[in-house]
Amino acid sequence: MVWLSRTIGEMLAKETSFSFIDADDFHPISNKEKMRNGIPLSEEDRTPWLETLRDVLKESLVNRRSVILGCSALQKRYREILRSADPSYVPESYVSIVKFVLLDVAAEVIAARLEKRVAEGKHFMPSTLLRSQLELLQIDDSEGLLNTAFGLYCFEEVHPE
Ligand SMILES: Nc1ncnc2c1ncn2[C@@H]1O[C@H](COP(=O)(O)OP(=O)(O)OP(=O)(O)O)[C@@H](O)[C@H]1O
Ligand SMILES: O=C(O)[C@H](O)[C@@H](O)[C@H](O)[C@H](O)CO
Repeated sequence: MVWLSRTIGEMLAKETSFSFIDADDFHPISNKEKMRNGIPLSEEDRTPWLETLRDVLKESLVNRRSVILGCSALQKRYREILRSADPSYVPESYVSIVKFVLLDVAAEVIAARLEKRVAEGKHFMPSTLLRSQLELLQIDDSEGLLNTAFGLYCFEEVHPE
């Protein structure tokens, strides 16, 4: 399991035999409505959503199916919920069959992409919410996340003009 955007996740899914799951498809309507109205999600909004995703991952594991999940698991404790899909996971050991890949993209690039999609009516979330989400993004060396600049350098390949 890796932590990626839809674009990259779907590309990877094509190259592997894994299925791709987009975490946004698992938000309840209430969460999407909140975000659409520019209101950041609270812990109470996110926890059941993350628990549902954990259960989806657990089911895949039980059925020995590898999946790629595109998910903004911003905080360490959110990622802990996802890691616990692995029944043998010891909390805070960060050793789990659930692996994370951070697509390390500059905030301005993410904002520009989001604004473009909002303008085209292709995204539900106003870009003003992005700041609150990036403020929550918690990254340090302790978890051994695979950090990549992939989000930047494959631009030409993703969008050949
Ligand atoms: N590597 C890339 N190079 C160029 N454009 C990209 C790349 N990755 C994503 N994009 C573009 O950025 C936008 C957002 O990408 P994508 O939908 O994959 O992100 P996401 O993280 O799933 O977004 P969200 O969770 O906000 O819906 C899209 O318009 C996509 O085409
Ligand atoms: O935790 C959250 O605040 C949400 O999951 C968001 O991150 C959105 O779903 C995402 O940014 C839009 O794709």
